[in-house]
Amino acid sequence: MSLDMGRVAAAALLVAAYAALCAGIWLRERRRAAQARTEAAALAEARTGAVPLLVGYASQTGHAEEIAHETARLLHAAGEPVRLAALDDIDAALLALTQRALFIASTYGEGDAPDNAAAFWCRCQAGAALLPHLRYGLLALGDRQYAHFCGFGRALDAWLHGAGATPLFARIDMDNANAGALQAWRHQLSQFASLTELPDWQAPTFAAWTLVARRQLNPGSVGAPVVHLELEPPAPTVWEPGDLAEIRVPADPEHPREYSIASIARDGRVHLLVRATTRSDGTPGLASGWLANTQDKGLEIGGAVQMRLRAHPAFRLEGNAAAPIVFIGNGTGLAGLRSHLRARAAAGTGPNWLVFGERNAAHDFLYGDELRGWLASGVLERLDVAFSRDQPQRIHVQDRLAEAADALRDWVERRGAALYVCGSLQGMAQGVDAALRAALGDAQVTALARSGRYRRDVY
Ligand SMILES: Cc1cc2nc3c(=O)[nH]c(=O)nc-3n(C[C@H](O)[C@H](O)[C@H](O)COP(=O)(O)O)c2cc1C
Repeated sequence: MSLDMGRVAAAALLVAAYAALCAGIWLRERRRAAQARTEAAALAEARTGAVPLLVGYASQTGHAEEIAHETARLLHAAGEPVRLAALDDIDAALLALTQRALFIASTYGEGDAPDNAAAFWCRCQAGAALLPHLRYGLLALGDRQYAHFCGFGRALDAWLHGAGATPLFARIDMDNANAGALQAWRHQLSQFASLTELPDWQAPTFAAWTLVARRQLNPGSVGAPVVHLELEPPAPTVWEPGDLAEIRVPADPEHPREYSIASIARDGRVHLLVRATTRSDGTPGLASGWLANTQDKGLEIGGAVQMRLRAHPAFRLEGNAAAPIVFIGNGTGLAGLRSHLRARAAAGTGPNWLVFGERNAAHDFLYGDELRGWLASGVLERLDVAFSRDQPQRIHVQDRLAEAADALRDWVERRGAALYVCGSLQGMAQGVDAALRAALGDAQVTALARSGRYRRDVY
């Protein structure tokens, strides 16, 4: 065999080995996903003979949902009949039946309910409930940096109180991913279920990922630098489009930061889109300054990042895989949309319409070549851009949606499209929501959200 032939054979062997490795991971993850689905179905089903303990969650980015799953899993494993449900799936009839409930509720907007509890909360406000038979425990998730700390959890607590329900223990307020609060919750669970020994809580595990590439996507921008990062896992890892990465930064390890993943598992690397923010005193943001290396002792190429990936069911494809999708976002919100678009480009699914907003086309067209390429190749059937500062009057994505109201109705009503929104809540997502309601009507937008055809990853 010549040297070249030897090389070719060695390369072929390597490719085959890599393909086998990928297939192995894929099969393992598929089995794991199937098992998780079976477990979730079992937990969602009321067991015969006993009124199950209700574990209800209100969650936007999946944190409360993850704790609810773990809570239900532990109680289920300890022999408690459990029913697990998002608050929106809990109605008056179920509450009337339920004698014991545990609620895990995060807060969004300005003290508001997350999207998957909005309909439930509307129903709560509409009529007085009588729940003297109900005893409940409540874990409220929030962040003290917001004015209305744990606002929704507190409001839910007050509403349950008002309805005559009895707290089993004082509400636990959890600031960020505070370990003490989780410990207190675990303690209450063991008391509550009269268990001396609860099975182990599966705490999230962080691993050391390696930064292998970084480049600024908006040189010359009037805004803060936006960097594209590529991180390699210590061992092959899979995730779904829409999922999130949680990062512990050296200067503030107690408060992990969340980023939408901008790539797909097939890329082999997690891509992140990070804006290097500046604090009010002019110093670089603790996490973004480190990741973008705009500060002293920033993260170098080859450096380690403590990271874990988190499922974000609210922003996954779920039932929308075969549907046309309108993706809407601004700034670094493009990250969560790009993971979906890369997946749809790879799978050949569509049609896809992207509405993207930034400041100036000349400097801020993030992933511009890729997006224009997708438009040329048909991955994107339509691309609308709103560069707010390219003309005297400001234009944003919500304005583009208002202009395209007829097309939007056609995509949603005739073609059955789903809507995915990613980016800032203030300004963008609120404005987009208003534009959608103006174009499609309140009732239709609410129904789309309820049925999982309107999904948001907003921050
Ligand atoms: C856009 C946005 C708005 C938020 N608003 C509040 C708030 O008003 N009060 C609060 O305590 N926490 C607020 N938070 C923090 C979340 O409640 C907290 O991160 C929580 O852990 C998220 O849980 P989840 O992943 O289950 O949605 C907000 C977070 C985001 C991203």
